[in-house]
Amino acid sequence: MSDTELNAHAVRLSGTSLRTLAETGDDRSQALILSVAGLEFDATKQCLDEAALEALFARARASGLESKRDALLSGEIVNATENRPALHMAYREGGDLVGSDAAALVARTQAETREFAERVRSGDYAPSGVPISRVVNIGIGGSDLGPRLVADALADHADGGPELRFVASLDPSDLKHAVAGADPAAILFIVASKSFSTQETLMSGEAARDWLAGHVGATRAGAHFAAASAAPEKAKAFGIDPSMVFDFPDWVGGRYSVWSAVGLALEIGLGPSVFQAFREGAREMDKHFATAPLERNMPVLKGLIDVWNRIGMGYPARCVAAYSARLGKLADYFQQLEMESLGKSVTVDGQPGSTPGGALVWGGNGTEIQHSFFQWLHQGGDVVPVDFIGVARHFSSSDPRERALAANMAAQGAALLDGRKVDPATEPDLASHKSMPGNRPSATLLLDDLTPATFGALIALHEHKVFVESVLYDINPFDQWGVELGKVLTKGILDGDISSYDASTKALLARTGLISG
Ligand SMILES: O=P(O)(O)OC[C@H]1O[C@](O)(CO)[C@@H](O)[C@@H]1O
Repeated sequence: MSDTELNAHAVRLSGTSLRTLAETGDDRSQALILSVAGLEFDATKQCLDEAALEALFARARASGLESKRDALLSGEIVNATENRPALHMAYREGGDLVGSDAAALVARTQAETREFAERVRSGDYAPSGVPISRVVNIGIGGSDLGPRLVADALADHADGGPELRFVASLDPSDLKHAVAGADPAAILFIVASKSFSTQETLMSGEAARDWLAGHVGATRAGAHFAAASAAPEKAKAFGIDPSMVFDFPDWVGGRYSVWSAVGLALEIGLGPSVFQAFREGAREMDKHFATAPLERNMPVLKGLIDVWNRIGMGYPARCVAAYSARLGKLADYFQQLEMESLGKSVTVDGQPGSTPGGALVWGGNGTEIQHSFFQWLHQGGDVVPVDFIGVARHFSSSDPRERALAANMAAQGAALLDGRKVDPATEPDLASHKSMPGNRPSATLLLDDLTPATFGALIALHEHKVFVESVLYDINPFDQWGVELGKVLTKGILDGDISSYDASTKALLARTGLISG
C-alpha cells in the first residue's frame, strides 16, 4: 500500500470529528485498546477508523513486518551498514529468543556485573577503606540517558545502595556538581561508553581521575574507576584496571544499551533484584512482540499509529507528556531512541527514501508542561499528537494529589479532542480568543503502577515500536551516520585545521579566539 492510499484515508476522515470517531462503537475500541505486561495502550482518540486501520495492517504485512521481526529476534544481520545484528533483547533473559551463543555471552557479563554490584553495595569493595556511597556515571547519549532515566524512574524502588549521579556535559560544572558533598574516598566513577572513543566522555573521565588523584592519590585513584564498554581494550588502554572493565558486544546499540553493562550504575544504586525485575518486564513485552498476532500486538499498533500520524496525517512531531514526577526524563530518552533511529531518509538499500522518516519527539513532565507549552498544543497553528503516559493506580488512589494528577491527564486528552466553541453572542470580544479548534489526536498509555517490571515493558514497547516504524519507512534504525560529521568537524577545530570550513564558521572562531584568524 502506498502513502497515497494512507493519505486518501486521511482525506476521507478529515470531515469526521474525533468526537464522532470516538463514539463509533465497540469494534473500533477493541481494535484500539490493548493491554499487556501491566500496560494499557488506548488509541481511541486517534483520527482512525477501522478501514484506515486495516490499510495500515495491510501495509505492515506488505512491508514484510512479520518476517523482519523474526529476523531481528533470531539474530540476523538487521544493521546492514554496520554488518551486525541488534540483540539488546538478549539482556532480558532472552536466550530462547536470540540463540544460545548470545545467551552464553550475556550470562557471563551479567554474572560479572551482578557480583561487582553486590560487592560495592555490601561495602566489600572499598578501595580507599570506606564503603562506596556515591556512584558517578560518566557517559553521553545512550550511555547516559538510559541509566539517568531509569535511576529517576525507579528511585522509589531503590533497595538501599549508593547515591547515583551523572555527568554528560563537558562543562566542568557538571562534574563539579556530581561530586559535590561526597567524600572522594567513597566515590566510584563508571565510565560508560560503547565505543570508548567519545570525546566528551573521555575528557570528563580524565578530569574525574585527575580530581580524584588530588584527593586519594594517583595510585589509589585507579581503583575508583570502572568501565562499561563494547571496546574493552580501549577502556584498559585508558587506564581502567582490566578486572573493572565490564564488556558488552557491539550488537547492543548505544541507545539500547541500558540493559547491558551500561546499566552497572543502576545495578549498584537500585540493586540487582530491581534491575532484574526491570529486565523481566521488558522480556514480557519481547515475548508479546514476538508472538502476538499483528492486530493484537501492542508495539505493532503503536508503531503503525505513529506511522499514520507521520505519513497519513502529515504531522511532523509527537509530544510525550508523562504524568509522573519520576518520568520527567522519559521524553528525553524517547527523543534519542526515536530520532537517532528514525531520523533518516535513506532506504535500507541506500536509495532516497519515499518518506521523511520518523517524527520529531519532545515533551516532559505532564503537569509542568501543561503550564508551559501546552498552550501551543491547544491553540497553535500546528497539530502535534500527544502521548499521555500515566499510572492507572492514580485514578483510584486515596491520595487526592494522585487523583488530581490523573484527572489532569484525562482532561488534557479530552480538551485536545473536543476543543471549545465559545459563542460570540455571549462573549463578543473574547469568543475567538477562547475558542479552541479541538480534533487534536492523542493516545493514553497507562502503567498499572510504576514498577520496575511495567517500566521495563514501557521501554521495550517503544524500542519495538521504533523497529515497526523502521520497517514501514524501509530504513535501518540501528545506525546513526548523521552524527559523525559534527564529531569530525570538532576535531578539525581543535586541531586548528579549518581551511575547508565555511566563511561564517571561520569568522566565528577567529572572533571568539578559539582559533587565531
Ligand atoms: O557510548 P558511546 O560510544 O560513548 O556513544 C555515546 C553516544 O554517541 C552516539 O554515537 C552519538 O554521537 C550515540 O549513538 C551514543 O549513544
